[in-house]
Amino acid sequence: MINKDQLMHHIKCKVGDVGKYVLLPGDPGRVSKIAAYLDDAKHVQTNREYEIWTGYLEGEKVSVMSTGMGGPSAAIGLEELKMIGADTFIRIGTCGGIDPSLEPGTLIIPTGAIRKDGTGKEYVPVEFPAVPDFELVTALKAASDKLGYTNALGIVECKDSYYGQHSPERMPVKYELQQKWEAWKMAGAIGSEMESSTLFIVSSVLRVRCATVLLLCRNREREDSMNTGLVRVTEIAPAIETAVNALRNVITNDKKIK
Ligand SMILES: O=P(O)(O)O[C@H]1O[C@H](CO)[C@@H](O)[C@H]1O
Ligand SMILES: O=c1cc[nH]c(=O)[nH]1
Repeated sequence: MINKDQLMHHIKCKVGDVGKYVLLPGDPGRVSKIAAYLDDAKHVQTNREYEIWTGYLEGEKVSVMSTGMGGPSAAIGLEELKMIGADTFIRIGTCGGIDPSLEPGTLIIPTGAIRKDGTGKEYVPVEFPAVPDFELVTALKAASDKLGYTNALGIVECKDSYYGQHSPERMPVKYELQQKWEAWKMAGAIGSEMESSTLFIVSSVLRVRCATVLLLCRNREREDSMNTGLVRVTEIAPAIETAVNALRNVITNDKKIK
């Protein structure tokens, strides 16, 4: 049991600073943008890659905290948030495409994540699947549909090297990167990003709820197979709105169960 005044080592927050519900973007620059959707949001802390704001949705305390890029910082952030009382997390991120049929701008809601990250392997062996919370996934899908956003559910690759995804040919380990990418494609994976597998594994181990919504910002597979030219979408608001509306419904349902 932690002391109620104890500041967490990395996020520099204590019990009461954050809500039970937390939205988790990767980019610290996205935090205030998301916090603008909360009632009475206030900046709480900034330390390392962790920018933290807290406000309210449906009368419940809700926080927004950036995780930075990659599994190690995401896992540390999630662990420390759990230690001070958070138990429900929605990652709001961006991803690249694997499935050529998906247009940039599509919202991807992972139903599972390929565990290419290193951090999750220091929690539980790779045979254990990285899956999000079913109720949160259902809420995200329903919110995205209701808002009229094009979305796709499926498996995402989560790796540690961004440039291993984008320039595999210049890596000494290219034989593995390229073969695995083709395997994921053949098996029907839809997108590639860097944090969800770690977040899902750490959440399973900590017995907390977690899911993700991602903006598909660019799909090189589509550019290559359909000659579309470069198409990049950067507007993250649909992913934020989807996560916020989903969370509103989760909070409302949680209140009914209490
Ligand atoms: O947009 P965010 O949440 O940072 O997510 C994606 O973007 C970063 C790489 O550009 C990685 O963190 C990846 O997972
Ligand atoms: O292609 C992409 C886009 C965002 N994030 C990634 O990890 N890959």
